[in-house]
Amino acid sequence: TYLFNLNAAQVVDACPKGNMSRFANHSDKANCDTKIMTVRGDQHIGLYAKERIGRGEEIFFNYRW
Ligand SMILES: C[S@@+](CC[C@H](N)C(=O)[O-])C[C@H]1O[C@@H](n2cnc3c(N)ncnc32)[C@H](O)[C@@H]1O
Repeated sequence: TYLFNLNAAQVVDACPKGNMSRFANHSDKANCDTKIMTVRGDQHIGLYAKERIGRGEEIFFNYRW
């Protein structure tokens, strides 16, 4: 699935559409972390690098599968 729990009532479904972040794969040793933030009343998922990521390196975050 391409689902991400935003809060108790909403999920993000990156299947039909989304930005480039929907191509980020899962890893237990992820180089990025997610953070849920509120912008003008709407919740968004931010993807932040945990370490330096070189050009051409794959971006991973932990899906908590
Ligand atoms: C948000 S998408 C990631 C981008 C996807 N790999 C693609 O090419 O469009 C999530 C899906 O990618 C696959 N995936 C993500 N991380 C994976 C991993 N570490 N190993 C195998 N499949 C993975 C799974 O099918 C998952 O449901």
